[in-house]
Amino acid sequence: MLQVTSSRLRLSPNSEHKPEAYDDLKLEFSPLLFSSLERYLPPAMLNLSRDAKIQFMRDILVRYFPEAERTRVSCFRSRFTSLTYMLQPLYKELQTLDETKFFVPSFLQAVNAGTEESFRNIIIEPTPGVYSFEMLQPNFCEMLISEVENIETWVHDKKFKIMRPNTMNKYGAVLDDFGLEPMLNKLMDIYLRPMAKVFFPEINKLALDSHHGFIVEYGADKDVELGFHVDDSEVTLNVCLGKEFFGGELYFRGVRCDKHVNTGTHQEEVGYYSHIPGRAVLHRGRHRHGARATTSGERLNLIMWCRSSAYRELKRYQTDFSSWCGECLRRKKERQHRAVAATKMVYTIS
Ligand SMILES: O=C(O)CCC(=O)C(=O)O
Ligand SMILES: [Fe+2]
Repeated sequence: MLQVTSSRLRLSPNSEHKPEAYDDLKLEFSPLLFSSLERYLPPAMLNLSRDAKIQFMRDILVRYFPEAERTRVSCFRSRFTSLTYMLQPLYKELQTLDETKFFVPSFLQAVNAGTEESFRNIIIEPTPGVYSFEMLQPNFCEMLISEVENIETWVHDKKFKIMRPNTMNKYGAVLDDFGLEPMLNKLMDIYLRPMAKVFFPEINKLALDSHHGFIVEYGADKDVELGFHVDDSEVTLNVCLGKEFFGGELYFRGVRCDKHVNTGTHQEEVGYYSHIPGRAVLHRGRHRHGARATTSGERLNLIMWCRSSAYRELKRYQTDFSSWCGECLRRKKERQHRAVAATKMVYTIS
């Protein structure tokens, strides 16, 4: 038996290596994933039997994918051959961002002006820290919905298992896996980043540099509601695409840092937002929220979890997040009150 000295994957793929076909496999991961991953195998493993390689790769996938379900490790995924190669898109034009076709004029004007005032002119703030504005044209929403239905049909026909949006949404698709990653990158870079800088000052100078873009689907035979959670994002964009539905309101319960995520909610932190097709909400990922039941009809939303690696790195060295965490702020104020009270006492006695 061949001894494998290193069981670590290569950092970059061996582009000369021709992977085996894994189409006949009925495993929980797409055959495509195995073919792509094979290029990352340690050199000594390439000559092993197909079964040995499958075993090795499956162990890796099982180890990483529960984690990926949560964090959608995008660097890992982007190394894999995109599923796009196999799926014929309905609308190729969705892959290239055409701002006049995608966005409503008011949103475009605000982005072009790029000032705090221009953004404030187009938003409403249904609850503090949640910003809502008209964003997508009806035609674009319809095209995106049809594209998602096209993906669903293809996945169903081919009996593929695709990555679902996250651990809580079991329906919908990760758009980044279907050729829309560059378009969504541009959407984040050019259109969301300036707005995020204005409304979320703590990430002001630190760029949003990656995203997880997906569609969530609700209806009688899909997900119905979404439990209380925080997103794995610094900033979340959530735009309703349609179709027709009742219910599905978002509820918000205050922004919290990791340490305080399970603390109680104060009355002033309770807020609601009702989705309207074409309208977006932008909120911090750490803003605790959930979606009430979509009681009839079908609701599809485009979600982008936008992340900043620099911000995440810096957060590791901080303990006070009172500029955005409601609980850090409450505790800080309490400390200040106590300090003032103590000073007064000392002053009186002396
Ligand atoms: O259903 C919605 O609108 C909310 C979805 C959401 O919060 C999420 O996917 O993180
Ligand atoms: Fe969410």
